[in-house]
Amino acid sequence: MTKIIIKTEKLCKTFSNGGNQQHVLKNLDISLIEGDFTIIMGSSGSGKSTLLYAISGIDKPTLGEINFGGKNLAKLNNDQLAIFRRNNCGFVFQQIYLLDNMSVLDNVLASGLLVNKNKREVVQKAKELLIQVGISENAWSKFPTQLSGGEAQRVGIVRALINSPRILFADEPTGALNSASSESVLDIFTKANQNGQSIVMVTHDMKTALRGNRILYLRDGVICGDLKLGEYSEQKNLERLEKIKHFLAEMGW
Ligand SMILES: Nc1ncnc2c1ncn2[C@@H]1O[C@H](COP(=O)(O)OP(=O)(O)OP(=O)(O)O)[C@@H](O)[C@H]1O
Repeated sequence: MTKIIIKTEKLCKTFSNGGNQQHVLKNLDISLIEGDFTIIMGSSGSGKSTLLYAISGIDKPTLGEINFGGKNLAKLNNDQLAIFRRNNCGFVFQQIYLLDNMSVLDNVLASGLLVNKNKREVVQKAKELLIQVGISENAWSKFPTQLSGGEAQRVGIVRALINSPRILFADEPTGALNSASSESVLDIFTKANQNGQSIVMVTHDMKTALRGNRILYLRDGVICGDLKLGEYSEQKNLERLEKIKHFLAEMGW
């Protein structure tokens, strides 16, 4: 049975830019399904990141409701939103904000210990996750500046997953990586999703979009396309790519 994890009603976001009102999100009614790997696409400036920030509680909507597990995020104050994000959400961005003065392991532990005070459990989980993403023990005491971009992003994903978030939000997570590193990072997202992790990812890239099972297309702050792809499978890549190309062509991408 499908379960809705996030539902927006008439979600609007307006920015005031130099006295001009810019209506970036316009009355969006979206239902996101638990366990889905939802991709958000659309041309530059269409409002993808703004939507991601609103539904993840990073930013507040101007109008409308965002229902997350029975809570209307639009009604929470900044402190309540911070607690909500810490307990429910994981974030991976294009820029990898690891703390430079902390080792790889400590970067992950710092996030984990905010939620779980049992250090032994957090250390064990951090090590398991690091191994799962291919960061071996000899790298755990390294500092972020000693990592490649791909390694740093994999540590960033571990940090995002350490508190077992109900949903993982990613904004162009492979945007700064070469294609080999991108694929290995995307494999981690795929595996997490196959293990039941709900993911919402913004991307410009068709190969990244292949990993999702649903693509929402945003144009001028309105959802104008919703493609269901079924579960990711490497064997069906060509077929999926054709579907996505056709969909994007219809959207005028
Ligand atoms: N904090 C802000 N203050 C004012 N305007 C903003 C702010 N954030 C975003 N905007 C404006 O909202 C519009 C949508 O921005 P957004 O970053 O959501 O688009 P996007 O679809 O993610 O674009 P891109 O693909 O280029 O990253 C842009 O015109 C942007 O300038």
